[in-house]
Amino acid sequence: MQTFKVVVLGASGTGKTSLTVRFVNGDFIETYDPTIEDLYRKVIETNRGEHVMLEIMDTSGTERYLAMRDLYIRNAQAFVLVYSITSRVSLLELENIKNYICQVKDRPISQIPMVVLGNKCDLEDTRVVFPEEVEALTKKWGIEDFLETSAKIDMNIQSAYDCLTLQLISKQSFLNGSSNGKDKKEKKEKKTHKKSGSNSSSNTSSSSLSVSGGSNLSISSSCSSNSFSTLSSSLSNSTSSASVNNLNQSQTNSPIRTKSKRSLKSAKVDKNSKGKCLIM
Ligand SMILES: Nc1nc2c(ncn2[C@@H]2O[C@H](COP(=O)(O)OP(=O)(O)OP(=O)(O)O)[C@@H](O)[C@H]2O)c(=O)[nH]1
Repeated sequence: MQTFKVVVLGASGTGKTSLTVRFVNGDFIETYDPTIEDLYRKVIETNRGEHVMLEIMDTSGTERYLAMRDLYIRNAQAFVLVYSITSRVSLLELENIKNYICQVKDRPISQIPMVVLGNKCDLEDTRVVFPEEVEALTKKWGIEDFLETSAKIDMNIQSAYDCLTLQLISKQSFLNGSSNGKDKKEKKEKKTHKKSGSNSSSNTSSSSLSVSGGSNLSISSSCSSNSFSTLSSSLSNSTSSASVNNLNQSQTNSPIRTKSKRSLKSAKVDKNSKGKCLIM
């Protein structure tokens, strides 16, 4: 079965976790528990009867864990960008995120599967962002799909992932191929290493994450063909110490929480609740 890696990004409190949990488990989380990182899995079925696995990385919206973002983006094939219709700032933040993704991927946005979600659309009374303006904005940015969603009332979440899966399939040649000379050069180098029997780490499928203490959290990675699962286990092994190392500088007494209790959830293929996506 084909697996696609998806990352959910956006400002803190916009509902990234709630949307992901609703999509994967069908539940709604009322309480707010800031995320560090969490990995979910869900199998969905296309209308051709093919099953694809989505590995969804739910990320932190807080600045403290920005260093991890680079790693997630590098390894992902598709992106869910979330803002809240009750926060203009959260919409503005998406422009930076979108630019950053293009920079890290070194590809034009047209080659990157991406959806923009305006979450909390059940909160009409406190709405400050209107769909017309976001539609114009996302068009200007070159993003095909924009939907308003609600994790609370389960609105448009399945549709959002259907759109993303369609993009993933239609842009697959970009995901597998390379659009720049740098990738080609790296592949060539890897081939040369293989031929000469080199045991270099770039040949392995492992991800290594090294975290150093000090005033800055520094993360270096080698993830040539790793999966989020490897990444997640690296992170769950090192996140606590990473976070504690980082926190030790300023917030020694603050407890650090991860939501790893929900990590690596696999949704069973439920014949009745599978996502359908239309492939032309
Ligand atoms: N009314 C309403 N509340 C929502 C919705 N989605 C999420 N919330 C609430 O918003 C709060 C934050 O939700 P989270 O899903 O934790 O937000 P997040 O983006 O993952 O936050 P970080 O982990 O800090 O990045 C929680 O109290 C949720 O119950 C929604 O669609 N409607």
